[in-house]
Amino acid sequence: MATFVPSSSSSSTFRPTLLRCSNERRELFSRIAPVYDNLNDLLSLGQHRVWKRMAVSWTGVKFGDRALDVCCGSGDLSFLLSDKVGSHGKVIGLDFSKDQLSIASSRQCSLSKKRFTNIEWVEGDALDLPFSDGWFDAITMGYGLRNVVDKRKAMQEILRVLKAGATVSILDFNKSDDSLASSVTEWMIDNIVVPVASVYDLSEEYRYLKSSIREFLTGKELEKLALEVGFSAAQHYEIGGGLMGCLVAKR
Ligand SMILES: C/C(=C\Cc1cc(O)c2ccccc2c1O)CCC[C@H](C)CCC[C@H](C)CCCC(C)C
Ligand SMILES: C[S@@+](CC[C@H](N)C(=O)[O-])C[C@H]1O[C@@H](n2cnc3c(N)ncnc32)[C@H](O)[C@@H]1O
Repeated sequence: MATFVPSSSSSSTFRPTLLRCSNERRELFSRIAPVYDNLNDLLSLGQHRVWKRMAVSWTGVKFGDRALDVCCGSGDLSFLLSDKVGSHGKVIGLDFSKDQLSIASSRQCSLSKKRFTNIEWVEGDALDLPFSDGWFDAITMGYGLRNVVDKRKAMQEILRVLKAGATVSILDFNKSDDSLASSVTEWMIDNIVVPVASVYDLSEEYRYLKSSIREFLTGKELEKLALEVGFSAAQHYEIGGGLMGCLVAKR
């Protein structure tokens, strides 16, 4: 299925292009980086913060743990993990967009001098995680799995770097089996999300949300994928009135 985004960083020279490769996706996330946080707050009426808290709590992360936030973007989940692991723990926020990481890093400085010093930002690929096997006690991934070009490989990498018995929590839009629920999500994207994004000249970037959800996996398919790659247990929870979902999988 074709997914269209601008091929150049200048929206005035927009040319529809297939969004197949990682580079194009990285460029998209770099372009939206300056407005990403504000639009998430506005479009979800602040609810994304509740969903992110739920995702972190489902990992079972605790004081002193080593935690990884894959596809960390501007760092929301990393900051929540940081508070949980405390001064004896460590959080790595990994993303392949320099622009997203630079916003994460400036938020780290501005939010607090003392808190969040346990976070390190790493520029890297979710499909080739630069960490040893069994390194992390907990992993989060917020709105990341839907955006990687190879979802199975991303799950395999997460499994590899998790300790035995540890948990990953993967928050994303819920691709529903129910056609009414899917229509509601698509209606919101067409009639609220894209028009709001167009104010910032980012309509095509946010239109991509719709096709990426269509190409995503349902909750049951996500559970199946997790078990196939080797997780010992997997449960998908629908949250936010069924608009969002969280896959919780244990190594
Ligand atoms: C958290 C949100 C978006 C994250 C996001 C994820 C992506 O993969 C992107 C890709 C490309 C561009 C942008 C993004 C991106 O921003 C915001 C989601 C907002 C919802 C679409 C709308 C929510 C509407 C309701 C007000 C929520 C209330 C639910 C209620 C509890 C039933
Ligand atoms: C929608 S944002 C989510 C950001 C953040 N986790 C949140 O919940 O707000 C998706 C992020 O995934 C990153 N990403 C997508 N594919 C990636 C990959 N293969 N490796 C690393 N980061 C990736 C993008 O750069 C972007 O910052």
